[in-house]
Amino acid sequence: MNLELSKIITLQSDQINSQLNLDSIKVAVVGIGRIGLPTAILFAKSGLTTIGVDINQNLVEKINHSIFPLDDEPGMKEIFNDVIKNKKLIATVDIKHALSQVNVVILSLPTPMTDNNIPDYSSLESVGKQIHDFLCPNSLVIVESTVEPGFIENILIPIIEGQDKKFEAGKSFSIGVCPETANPGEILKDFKTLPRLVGGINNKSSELISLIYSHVFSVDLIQMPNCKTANAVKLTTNVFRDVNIAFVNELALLFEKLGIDIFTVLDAAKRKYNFQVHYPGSGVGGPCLPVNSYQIINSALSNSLPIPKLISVSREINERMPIHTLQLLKDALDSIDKKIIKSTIGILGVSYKPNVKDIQLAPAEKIISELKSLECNIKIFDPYFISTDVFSIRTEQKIEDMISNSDAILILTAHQNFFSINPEIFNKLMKKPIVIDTRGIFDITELNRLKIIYRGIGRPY
Ligand SMILES: NC(=O)c1ccc[n+]([C@@H]2O[C@H](COP(=O)([O-])OP(=O)(O)OC[C@H]3O[C@@H](n4cnc5c(N)ncnc54)[C@H](O)[C@@H]3O)[C@@H](O)[C@H]2O)c1
Ligand SMILES: CC(=O)N[C@@H]1[C@@H](OP(=O)(O)OP(=O)(O)OC[C@H]2O[C@@H](n3ccc(=O)[nH]c3=O)[C@H](O)[C@@H]2O)O[C@H](CO)[C@@H](O)[C@@H]1O
Repeated sequence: MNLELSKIITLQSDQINSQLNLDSIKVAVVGIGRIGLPTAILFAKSGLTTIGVDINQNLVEKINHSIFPLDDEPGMKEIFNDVIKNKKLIATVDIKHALSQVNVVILSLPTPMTDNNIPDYSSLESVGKQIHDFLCPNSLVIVESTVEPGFIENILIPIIEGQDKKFEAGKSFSIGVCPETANPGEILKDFKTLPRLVGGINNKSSELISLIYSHVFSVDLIQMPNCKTANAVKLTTNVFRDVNIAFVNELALLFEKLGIDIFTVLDAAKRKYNFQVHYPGSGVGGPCLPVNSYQIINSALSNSLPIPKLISVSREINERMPIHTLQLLKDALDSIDKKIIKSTIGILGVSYKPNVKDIQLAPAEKIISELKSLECNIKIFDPYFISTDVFSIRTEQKIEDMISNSDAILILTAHQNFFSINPEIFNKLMKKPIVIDTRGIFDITELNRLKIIYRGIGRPY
């Protein structure tokens, strides 16, 4: 690393820009998964030498052998191949070596939660210790991971500074945040369009982050006064979504009993200019929304403040939807005097959301676990998980194999190609077809005409 760059946090804007244009700023992206790898690819594409760091040796080897692991991210593979070929991106498990080579460190580490819904920042904390040990002085750390307000200021900075005060934030290293907002399955599109939040421990770090991200991404940068405010915005947008989904889930439970089709209601409601439509379903999964709500709740708890009621109740409603799905299944089986215990249940879709290959916190997990406890024979078909082990069940190769001789079908994910399924297949391959539709895939009148026993979340029956 050249001498000038060894003081990157002291450089003026014009000096940073000239270094960026000379492609002489080197970057490490620590955590090269769903978010980190695309980020590393785009940094490398901009011309900056980028080192992807991960603890997953298998992932690192795949990347260094030009094997792109995110096959459900349109447009990303071509760019990946280019930056690997021109050696602008390499991957390693050796964080010590990587940190010795760079002046900018981006953290896109996982922030899951425990089984007790407590946010788990252990990856960030352990890498924080490695940054303390191996960071070059006067470098910049940028946290893209989604964390609760105050985590950077109160937890991560003290870890990096160390009890030995090896570093001092704002003096011998700088830190800020640029929370990731891209949506899995369309990350490249979002990288090109979504504005990004920037927050730093001081104006200089915000300015530095903005210069670097402007060089890599051609999107608006929204300057925040500090890290915690930037992280608060990120959580606000996602928790807004979690709460609004709970709202329509609650309406769905009521409308089922009132003989009202919530999808008809929502199609009309969204015609109103300020109604932002959300849809009911078998639950709210993924690494973002459920965790983000608990991050907000945890930030109140860790400051001995009252627990946010609406957010807590919304979580309860959303977490009850898998159970409601099973209640609809039991009701449909009862209507033909079939007991659920030891029945054969076909699951159509396990991804936590449409058109992605990802089962993190998927509603399917809870539903399948309950079905296992009822000694059901479970068959799964998901176009993103063909003949693979999901929740310790070997998924089917063809949809027909999942449907054949099942007592009931549970549709849990609204993958795009499910909307073109001809429902006559259920009559063809099942004795007394039952379809539990949690995502409004099918037209009720058509299934009734085909004499298929139908239950839909939020739909009359
Ligand atoms: N996936 C999304 O939809 C999404 C969207 C926006 C923001 N985010 C946020 O981005 C962050 C990363 O999420 P993700 O979906 O990319 O997670 P991921 O699990 O796909 O990737 C995380 C990567 O970090 C690696 N890792 C874990 N511990 C490590 C360590 N100590 N050192 C080095 N590497 C380590 C893992 O091996 C994995 O490859 C999270 O905070 C998440 O909330 C995710
Ligand atoms: C950067 C970031 O954090 N991006 C987020 C990411 O979120 P995500 O990947 O977690 O996906 P979501 O779409 O939020 O779905 C989560 C779960 O909620 C269920 N759901 C959804 C909508 C609905 O009306 N009814 C539902 O039941 C769905 O099935 C799934 O289980 O992308 C979204 C854009 O897709 C963004 O808006 C959102 O900020």
